[in-house]
Amino acid sequence: MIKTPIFPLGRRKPRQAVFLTHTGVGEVVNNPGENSQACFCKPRQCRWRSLWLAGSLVRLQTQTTYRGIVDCMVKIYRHESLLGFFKGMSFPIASIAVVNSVLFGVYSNTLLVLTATSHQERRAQPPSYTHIFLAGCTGGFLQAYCLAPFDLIKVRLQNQTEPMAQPGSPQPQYRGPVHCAASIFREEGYRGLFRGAWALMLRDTPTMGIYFITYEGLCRQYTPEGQNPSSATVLVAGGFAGIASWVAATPLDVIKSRMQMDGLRRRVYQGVLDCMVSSVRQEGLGVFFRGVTINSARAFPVNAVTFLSYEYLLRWWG
Ligand SMILES: CN(C)C(=N)NCCC[C@H](N)C(=O)O
Repeated sequence: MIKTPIFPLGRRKPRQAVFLTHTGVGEVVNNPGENSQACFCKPRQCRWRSLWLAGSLVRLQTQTTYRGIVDCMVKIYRHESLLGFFKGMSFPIASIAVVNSVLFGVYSNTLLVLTATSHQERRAQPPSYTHIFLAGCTGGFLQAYCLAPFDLIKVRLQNQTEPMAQPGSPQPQYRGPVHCAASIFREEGYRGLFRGAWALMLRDTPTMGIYFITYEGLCRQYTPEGQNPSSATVLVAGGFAGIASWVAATPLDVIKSRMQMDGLRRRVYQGVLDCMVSSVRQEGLGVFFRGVTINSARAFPVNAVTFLSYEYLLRWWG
């Protein structure tokens, strides 16, 4: 099952052809069994074939195998069972508290510095949208730095298509989050843990500005002047803020995930721009919207609850 060859910009004939594989990118190898990440045998003969057909949002964005979300989900369920949907989740769950504390802490404190008003005073003296945007961008930039290693590990684990805990099934390259982090550190050093971090910062810096502006704008629209927004308003405004930010973030989310799959020995992209141009050349402009529906559907409930918790915590402790 050979996929479209990717020829990085400016290099039409690479010394060794690089292909999009079931795990994102890979090189031609002599013995596919040695490395299940780079297997190029004929589809009907290959015993790993079924494994290529599994995926998740990350896979939808980094692989060309799937026809869409439904196709992707059906294949994950068939080949990896329900467990396939939870791959790479333990690290993101463990990191949510840290990453959100950095985001909301930096946002609130930057707003405090820019406007010299505390959270309580902000309803009476609402900050300007420029200040909200700048504070959001600052929060997004710093949270991206904390998020980078956790996100990299999530992307690498979610791109492994081997069914979990099945005797006799091929061994995945990474046995879990800690093994994944240790392997990246051993093979690529400290900087390896920050692969794709630039794309992540480019994704999160402006979109967090959009996130907080949308939230504040909607709250102001539906709240009488000087009053705190109701819980229903916070839930709806938070949900739509999540959707707006993810719609804006999806193009760079795709690029970020592809850069994160780019390993040290399997370097495909020269940088963020190269990745963008190569992806558009191979797959058209639609590549930037891969996973936008899933991202948005997930964003509403997640961010509704996030903002409700943020508002309540500030009211109790602020
Ligand atoms: C990259 N973008 C758009 C965002 N991170 N947007 C803000 C939502 C953050 C929230 N933790 C979430 O995962 O939805």
